[in-house]
Amino acid sequence: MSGRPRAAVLGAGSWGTTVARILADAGTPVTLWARRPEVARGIRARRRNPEYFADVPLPDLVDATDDAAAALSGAALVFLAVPSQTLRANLAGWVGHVDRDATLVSLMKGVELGSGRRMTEVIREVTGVRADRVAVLSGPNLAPEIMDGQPTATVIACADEDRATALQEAVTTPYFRAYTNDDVIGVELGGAVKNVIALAYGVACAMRLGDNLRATLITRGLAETARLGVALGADPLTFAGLAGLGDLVGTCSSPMSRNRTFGEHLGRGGSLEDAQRATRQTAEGVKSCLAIRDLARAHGVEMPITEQIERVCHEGVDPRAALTTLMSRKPKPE
Ligand SMILES: NC(=O)C1=CN([C@@H]2O[C@H](COP(=O)(O)OP(=O)(O)OC[C@H]3O[C@@H](n4cnc5c(N)ncnc54)[C@H](OP(=O)(O)O)[C@@H]3O)[C@@H](O)[C@H]2O)C=CC1
Ligand SMILES: O=C(CO)COP(=O)(O)O
Repeated sequence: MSGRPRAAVLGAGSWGTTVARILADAGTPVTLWARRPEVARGIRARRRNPEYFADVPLPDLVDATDDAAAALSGAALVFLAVPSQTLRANLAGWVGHVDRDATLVSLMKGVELGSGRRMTEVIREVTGVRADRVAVLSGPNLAPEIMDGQPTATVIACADEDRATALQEAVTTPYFRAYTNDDVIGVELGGAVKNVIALAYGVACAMRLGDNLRATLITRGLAETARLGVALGADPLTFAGLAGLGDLVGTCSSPMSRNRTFGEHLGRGGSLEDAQRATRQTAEGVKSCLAIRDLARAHGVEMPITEQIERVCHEGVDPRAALTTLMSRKPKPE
């Protein structure tokens, strides 16, 4: 039995299941909470998640339950991996079971609709815990690749260096390398905004626009991410790192990305509903683009790609018209 503190992962979808496996492979005992009892039962009985990566065995250090209180009780590290727009309601039901000194880690890449809050802000609001107990893990981390045994790296950001280091140790395996960082805002925004840019990239792929435009979307997408980040207090250098450029390039270039795939449906002329029917898993950029656009407007930050993706997703604007709008903006210095 491992002497490590136990972790809980709340959310047994693609990413929660993958992070549970990483933790276990790193020697950290982990309890994975699934909202459907049959998923928890399947993991316990067959050491596989029957709904996500059903062919990948999970190590013995992964336990599973559909009882969030049982998962949280005694867990020193709490990883949250539900869709961003559901975090507030879920956490409100869980908060009474979180241990007094537990570190709460967001694995999510979204911004809350209506409030414009980042996920660590939602965590702090709902639980009332100090900023130094809340962290975010984010980077170029496509779950299917990791479950396929491919190596990658990530970033763990926390205001408390000791907690960041403890988290780093809890997830480090030969195939998963974690860097620490103290820029929670930058790491979190890098992950949330890249999903919106990946939607745009997917649209461009489906429209058979060339590599020049794709590189332009990545570069100008990163520029608008950094502009928003700086306005909100992030370190601009964070966007040159794994949680910024790294995740943006990884997601945009991968046909496995749910956000890019969603954008491809839109680029082929599909409606929002068509794209939702075709892609069952969470594509955070679709809702977060609204929240990020509003956040940018509230801070007087220009995010032209995000503005146009919001119009394509939610206002029925033709992607070609959105591209024309982007290309015909007033000339300006880079
Ligand atoms: N997949 C990836 O490669 C990565 C994902 N992320 C981020 O992780 C977060 C989670 O995404 P991911 O796991 O991929 O998404 P999935 O769509 O694969 O899984 C979503 C999970 O959330 C559950 N769920 C859905 N709705 C609710 C709800 N209302 N309340 C509680 N649970 C709910 C689902 O349960 P059920 O199965 O019962 O519907 C499922 O377990 C997102 O923010 C994403 O951006 C970050 C890095 C990598
Ligand atoms: O965040 C991810 C990779 O880092 C996963 O991206 P998608 O949600 O677009 O699949």
